[in-house]
Amino acid sequence: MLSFPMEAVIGHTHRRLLALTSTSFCSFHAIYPSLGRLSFHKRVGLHNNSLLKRRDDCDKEPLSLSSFALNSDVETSKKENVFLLKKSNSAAGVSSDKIKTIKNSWTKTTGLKSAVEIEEAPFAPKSFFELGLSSLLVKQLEKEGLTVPTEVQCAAIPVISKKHDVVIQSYTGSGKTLAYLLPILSMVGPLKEPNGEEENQSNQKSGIEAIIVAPSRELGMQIVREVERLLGPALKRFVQQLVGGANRSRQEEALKKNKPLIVVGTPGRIAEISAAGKLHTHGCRFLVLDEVDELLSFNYREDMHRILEHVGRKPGATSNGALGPLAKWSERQTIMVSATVPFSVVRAAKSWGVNPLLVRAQSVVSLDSISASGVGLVASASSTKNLVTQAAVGSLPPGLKHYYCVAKAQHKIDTLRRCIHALDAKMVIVFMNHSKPLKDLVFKLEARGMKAAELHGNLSKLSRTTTLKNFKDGDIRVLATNELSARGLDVPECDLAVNLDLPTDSVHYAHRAGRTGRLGRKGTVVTICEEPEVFVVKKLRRQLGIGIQLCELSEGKLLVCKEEEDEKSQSMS
Ligand SMILES: Nc1ncnc2c1ncn2[C@@H]1O[C@H](COP(=O)(O)OP(=O)(O)OP(=O)(O)O)[C@@H](O)[C@H]1O
Repeated sequence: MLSFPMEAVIGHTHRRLLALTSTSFCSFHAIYPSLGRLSFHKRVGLHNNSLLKRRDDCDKEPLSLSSFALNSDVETSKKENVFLLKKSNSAAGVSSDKIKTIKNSWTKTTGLKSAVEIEEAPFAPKSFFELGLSSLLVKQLEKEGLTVPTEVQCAAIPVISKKHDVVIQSYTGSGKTLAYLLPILSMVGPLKEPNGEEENQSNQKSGIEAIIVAPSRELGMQIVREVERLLGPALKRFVQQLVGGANRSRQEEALKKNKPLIVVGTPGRIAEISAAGKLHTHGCRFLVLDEVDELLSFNYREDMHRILEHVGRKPGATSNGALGPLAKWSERQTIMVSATVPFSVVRAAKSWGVNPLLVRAQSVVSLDSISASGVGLVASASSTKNLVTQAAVGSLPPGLKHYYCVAKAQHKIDTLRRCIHALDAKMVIVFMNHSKPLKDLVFKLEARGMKAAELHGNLSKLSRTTTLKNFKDGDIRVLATNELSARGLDVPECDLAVNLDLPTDSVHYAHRAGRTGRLGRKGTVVTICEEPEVFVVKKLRRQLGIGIQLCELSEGKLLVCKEEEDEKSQSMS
């Protein structure tokens, strides 16, 4: 929870009111309609062509859109899209000297929709093959239209392949799932590199080799689908889901019958089946904890304890064994993943793994070199508030646009509706803090002709699955949800995330916001708050180090309001 001194609240609110009544002025932010679905094939093809030209001379630098030789087109389009929107400003009663000019990032005239939409493409100047993945897997990736790894994949794959324990931290939607799945699939199961004698031996071994733990059913199932996609229909039996809410005895039967090599599940169900003696994980080589900071929370404590004690631990081994405390984990490689890595994860990783490394898109460092008083990822151990704050820095895609607008509680839903129209958003995820009001939200949106559905933990597994499918298929425009959908959910076409209730802290803001703008796509995040909550938004802005701009909705447009300079610099400092 964020806590602030009371004088600060009053002071800020007061100033904010004054600012609104006297000095705020708006300029039109021309935000073009979303470009709809984006095909990987189209995009990857584009990168490939450029890649061929540039591979030799760009080994050291990460590629950006401009380095893919698209710079001139983008620049032209930007120049052509400078808007001086006197019309809308005069409508808002704004003097012309204060009108802001805003460049739009794509143009209708270039015809390079998908190219320009990916403003901050996180792709690396390497091919999957160069990362040492098995040829069978690389072929399968190509079949799926995946040929260029993202930066974090480029950093993580070789490190995991060399059997290091790792913490992978990179911003939302940057491809962390494949960053750990690919090296595992390259070493485990039918896509691994054929390797003579060793191959024959391991083929005879049929135990589970990798356990992947995720905090929600949805995320668990999403990871299962990703593995199935890579294995292909004929081999997908090698992965098995063990998520809560599904029929347990069917899961146990499938474990017995299919003898999967990779199991993906939620902590409760994995621990339950393991405790019943139906899941044999002692011989497991990989333990992946996806959204590790969430898995560390109190709710999962007992289940996680069981998983950590049993996966990859030989029966009889103890932490006091002859080989010392590290011996008990030496059989298992522990991979921890999240966009947000608070100090608690660093501490846990050190105790669960052997000399773990922190892998980020641009760097790989030993976690041992990060002390509690280190900088960047980890803040002073004496400041708990800072630890949460620091955890979210660098967790958001750089191209994401953030706005907030102020509305009375009773006008929030209408503001939301107008916001969706103004941005012409096609796929919207709206976050509230509780599940109860979601029904009312859906009802009101539907009454105004906007297709919406609720998604939260109190629904049956079937309704959750159906709703998510409908949303992904584009049959629902607005997904009204709570924290359940904030983590890991990948709906690439989602172009707008809205906070209808304020998130509890910067980490929650980051994960909610990260549902849009995935893998370099355009995305907008709008926080709709009440006047007395504005100081919290400003605090989030400061903690995350991002610009969350004040906006208003007028005449079907989203207008960016210029805040008083001293107010803005104060909240950014
Ligand atoms: N190399 C690649 N080429 C093309 N698409 C990719 C590549 N890597 C990942 N993707 C796609 O990018 C999207 C985002 O990936 P992913 O869900 O792994 O992100 P993430 O970093 O785990 O995000 P979050 O922190 O929100 O969980 C997915 O749709 C995934 O299939």
